[in-house]
Amino acid sequence: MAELLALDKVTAGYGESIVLEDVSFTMNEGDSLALLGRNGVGKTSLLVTLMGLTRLHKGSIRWGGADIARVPTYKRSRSGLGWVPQERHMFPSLTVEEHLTVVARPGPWTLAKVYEIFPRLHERRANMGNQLSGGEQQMLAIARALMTNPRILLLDEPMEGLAPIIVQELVRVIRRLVADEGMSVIVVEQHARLALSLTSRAIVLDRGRIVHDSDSASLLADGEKLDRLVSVA
Ligand SMILES: Nc1ncnc2c1ncn2[C@@H]1O[C@H](COP(=O)(O)OP(=O)(O)OP(=O)(O)O)[C@@H](O)[C@H]1O
Repeated sequence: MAELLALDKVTAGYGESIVLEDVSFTMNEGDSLALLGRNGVGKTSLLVTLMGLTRLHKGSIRWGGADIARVPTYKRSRSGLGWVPQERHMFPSLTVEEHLTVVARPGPWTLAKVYEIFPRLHERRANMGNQLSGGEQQMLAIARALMTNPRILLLDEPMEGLAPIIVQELVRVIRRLVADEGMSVIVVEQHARLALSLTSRAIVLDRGRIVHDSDSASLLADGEKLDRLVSVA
């Protein structure tokens, strides 16, 4: 499989303050990565850095074979980085369907295919963004990213604050994306075991540095180590 993303000794932060240090990893097409760690260790900042919204102090980010250090956010998005931020950013005055069609780009993900994996969005297609439950908003946020036909999905805590039944629905969708559609994903999750069950590889951050990098199954099997790495002691 071809290399998709490669971070080499990335040190980045907000202005002068550094929140990621010496972060290196590579992903190939179709890889799925769980990005884990306690609160405030830099998981969101890593996704934000991929989107070009932090200051890159040192290191390089190669995306699709090219260095993107100087590429602005909108171009990163256009080149296939499908970011689903924690704040879902729905537009109160747009319908579900309008949210999807305004961002559509050519590729395998069409309105019909997105509605097929999110039947609930099809039911709600004429509803406004502010008439949706939290779970429906999260589905729409993921569906909207899929409509851009991304080469990778960056999911920032997709299950946060959602009812168990909605979590189950999202797990089903993410599993399908990874296993059946071969979609490359990075999932940031507080629910570490859930994220590990969805992905093939896991990276754990602590205070902005990678402190663990392995396949997801072996970390899932070592409960003691997992708790040591991610639970709030
Ligand atoms: N916009 C910002 N400006 C300055 N500092 C920030 C900003 N966003 C985050 N930080 C700081 O960067 C560090 C890492 O935060 P980040 O949100 O990336 O961690 P996280 O692992 O995603 O945590 P959480 O699970 O709580 O979302 C924290 O110290 C945080 O206070």
